[in-house]
Amino acid sequence: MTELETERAYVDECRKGLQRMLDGARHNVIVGESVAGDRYSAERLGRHLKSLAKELGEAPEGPPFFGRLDLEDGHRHYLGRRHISGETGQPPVVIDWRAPVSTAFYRAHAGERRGVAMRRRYGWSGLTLTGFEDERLDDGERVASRILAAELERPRVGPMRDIVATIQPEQDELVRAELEESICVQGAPGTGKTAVGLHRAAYLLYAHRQRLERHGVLILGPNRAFLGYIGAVLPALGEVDVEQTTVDELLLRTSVKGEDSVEAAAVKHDERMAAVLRRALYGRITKPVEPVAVRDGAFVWRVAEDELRRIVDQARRAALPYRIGRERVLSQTVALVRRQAELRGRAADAPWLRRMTRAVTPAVEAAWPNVKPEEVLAGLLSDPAPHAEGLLSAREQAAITRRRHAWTAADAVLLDELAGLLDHPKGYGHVIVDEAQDLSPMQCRAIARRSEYGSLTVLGDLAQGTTPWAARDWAEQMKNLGKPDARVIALTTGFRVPAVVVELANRLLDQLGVNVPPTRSFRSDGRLKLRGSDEVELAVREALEHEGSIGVIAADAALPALAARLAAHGIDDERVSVMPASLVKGLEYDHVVVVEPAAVVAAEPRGLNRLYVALTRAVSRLDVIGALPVPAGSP
Ligand SMILES: Nc1ncnc2c1ncn2[C@@H]1O[C@H](COP(=O)(O)OP(=O)(O)OP(=O)(O)O)[C@@H](O)[C@H]1O
Repeated sequence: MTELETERAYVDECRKGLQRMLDGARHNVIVGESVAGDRYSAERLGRHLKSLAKELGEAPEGPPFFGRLDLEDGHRHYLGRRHISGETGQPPVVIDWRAPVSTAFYRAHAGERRGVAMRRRYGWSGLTLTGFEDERLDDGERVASRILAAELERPRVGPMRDIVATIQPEQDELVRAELEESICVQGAPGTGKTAVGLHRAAYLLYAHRQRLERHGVLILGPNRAFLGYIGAVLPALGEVDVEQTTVDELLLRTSVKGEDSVEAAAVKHDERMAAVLRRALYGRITKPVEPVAVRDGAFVWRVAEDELRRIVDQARRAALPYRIGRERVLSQTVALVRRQAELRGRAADAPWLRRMTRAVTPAVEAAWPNVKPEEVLAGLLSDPAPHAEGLLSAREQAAITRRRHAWTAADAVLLDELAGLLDHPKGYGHVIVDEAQDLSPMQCRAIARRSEYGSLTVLGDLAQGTTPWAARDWAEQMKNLGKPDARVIALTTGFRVPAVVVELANRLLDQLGVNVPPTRSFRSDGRLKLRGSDEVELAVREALEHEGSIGVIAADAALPALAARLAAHGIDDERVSVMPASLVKGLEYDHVVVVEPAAVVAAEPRGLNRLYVALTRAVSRLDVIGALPVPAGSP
């Protein structure tokens, strides 16, 4: 048998192993239903076994392994997307890529062998094993991996795929960072930040399954298109219980129908609003000016106004969430009534307590009213002055003043802040935030509230900041996110964008006003063409001669005319996406055509950053139509 045949025989071994696991899981469902002692445990066990059987049965069929490690001690491990058990009493046939032994596969090199003699990577065509390449670490041989190069250069079709077979050492360190540690990844375009974030989610769920199943893992992306693009990666890795959403959707309490002026939005997203909102909410609490008198049969129980005042003051000082503070005032007031009643020999049973609670509620309500975020915010926006004094300028106050309210996207963030002052929101065990440079301080606070007892993986690129409030410094942003001590790590090797395109993008970098290291491209292939304004159709036609996806990117306002122009020239192919510059963040296309960069730049205050994003979407080829706003020395 040739070596390849031996490996193919091992593939059959894996399929048998998978079938064994599936049969075993199904058998356990049947047995499990009859062995559990009581109904509750029977149900729980049954559900667990069924979901295991379902997971195994429904797992997308892919290559069972992607790599092999031959250790110096003679052990050999096959690594795959999921574990495959061996026969009873035998070691596993395939080890999960997240298991501790797999670390050596990703990180060992001749200088630090980690007990590895040889690393083998496999090439597949669908489910057929087509070849492998070996890298011997004990004789210091280094091979430039053809399999990695092929993976990076393959034409992009459909959504994002996992990178388990080719995770790079610097990426692996981030994927496997401790759960307790919050990290911030400053990643230049195409360095794999998003991939790292998704694989980190899968890794953490594997390493800390119980804890994270209880508290949950949340992934936040910039928009729906992006979530659609990354949505299939975690299920392919066997993880389906991860919430993936956008910051806007996470915070949405009411429907957003209104729109803010640029100035109003800037004020509402400013950190000072946190203090303004706190004042507006706690301004609802008033000093009790009357004693509480409660009639109880022949008795009247009294709580003097200074006693009620003391209770209210103490609850305020305890800095509890507003609703819990109110509960405390209520229960302490009832306790005073109860003490008087008991002194008179009255038994305080549950119905009596309920009656007394009802009786004192109006007095407590007058001092510490029950409120909804919406009514507090409506009150604040109709007349900010009493709460904004000394915090917002008169001009800023005027910018946010509005008598009638259709809630805006920025209002949703403020409502969430108020809701967070009223009650603690649901927290997560781990939150992964992508494109985090674009978050406003108030959005950061909303995420911090949800990860107070958990940790964060923050991914972003300061150079790709396009919102008016985009961060220019990670230390500041991590403070806003509630993790000021987080480690900031830079990834600079780009796996998407070819060197010629990276060079062009790096030239814009100097003008973006942020301090980030330039990207180095892993790829020397690819091409860049600068063309005249009349060559859009020609560029798209040429692009269609190659395999893969084509993104035609233009300023948002130019889109309808551009789409009409392409249609008029008979260009209608499902591989071509005509995209507004504002929606391409995080996406990639084999061939990118950026139409009139000057218009992209002119469209918004951070237009240059927007252009930087657009140019760096290209996997293989980039056409720029029209003049580029880069300094002298341009090609
Ligand atoms: N180790 C790797 N092996 C194979 N492909 C990789 C690897 N790392 C990254 N890639 C590929 O490079 C491309 C860029 O990755 P990703 O989108 O995660 O980068 P990013 O840093 O989030 O980019 P951007 O900020 O520009 O949106 C993707 O196609 C991804 O699959």
